[in-house]
Amino acid sequence: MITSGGPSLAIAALDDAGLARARDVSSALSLPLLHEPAIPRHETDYALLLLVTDQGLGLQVTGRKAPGPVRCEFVRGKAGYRRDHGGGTGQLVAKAVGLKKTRRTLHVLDATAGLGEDAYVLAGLGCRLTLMERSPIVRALLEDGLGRAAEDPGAGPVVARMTVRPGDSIRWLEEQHEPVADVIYLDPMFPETAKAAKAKKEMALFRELVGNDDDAPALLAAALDVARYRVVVKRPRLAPPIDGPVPDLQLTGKSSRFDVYTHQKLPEGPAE
Ligand SMILES: C[S@@+](CC[C@H](N)C(=O)[O-])C[C@H]1O[C@@H](n2cnc3c(N)ncnc32)[C@H](O)[C@@H]1O
Repeated sequence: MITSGGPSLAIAALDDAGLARARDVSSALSLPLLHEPAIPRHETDYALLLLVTDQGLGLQVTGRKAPGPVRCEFVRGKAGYRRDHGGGTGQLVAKAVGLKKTRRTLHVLDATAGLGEDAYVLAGLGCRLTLMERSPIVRALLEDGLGRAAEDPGAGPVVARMTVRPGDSIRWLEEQHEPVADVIYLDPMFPETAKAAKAKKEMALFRELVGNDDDAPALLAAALDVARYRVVVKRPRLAPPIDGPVPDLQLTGKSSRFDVYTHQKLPEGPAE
């Protein structure tokens, strides 16, 4: 099975306990199910397996030397640590969205949600998030991570502020005629460089699955039409801005940069 020109992908359960869920995922995503539990990763012709394990869904590259599966994880590891010790509204992404300037609860539309890492940071700082992700596979991983996090006392209240809306955000934004969110946040795939190709395994997998997001200029144009206060675009530190208007502000960090397109000043006080 080839996913729209991308890598071949199948669903597999690692043990009998996961088979029922694997069947559901397989029919929801119309992907083949490998029935045998504990498929050896190197004994399949599929490039990727979506594994159902007792720790949730994981996207696994096949092959003898492949690293472990990529999961959407909001409870343990980096996401949980950053939620508790991440630097609050002093973080660059928070400044870019405007959290330092307002005491309002901002509604942010993350129109390129991926595995929801950036959205989770913003939800952890009190924003209400709508997440759009067009890849059904990535969205399945995201929804699985959100589901597991909802059960956790630390992550639960944060993910309660995050709602997934399926579909392509360009098409959806182009159909809107009123502001859809206070801030629209975009993080399309970075242009590929040799260094990036060796970078995070999540990104390498993502690129195989979702492509290069070459339609980012159309996404920016659509977002600019229906953001109430601003559009924020995450870019590699030295990359040019996305084709389109010149950003009003650029906030540059160690590896990435936030290009901010401002429509109007954020209100300072709380909502009346
Ligand atoms: C670089 S990843 C985003 C990572 C994310 N910011 C995070 O923190 O996990 C880009 C994602 O945006 C999605 N995407 C790109 N264009 C999109 C569109 N027009 N509508 C919905 N999703 C889109 C891709 O499928 C991909 O999963």
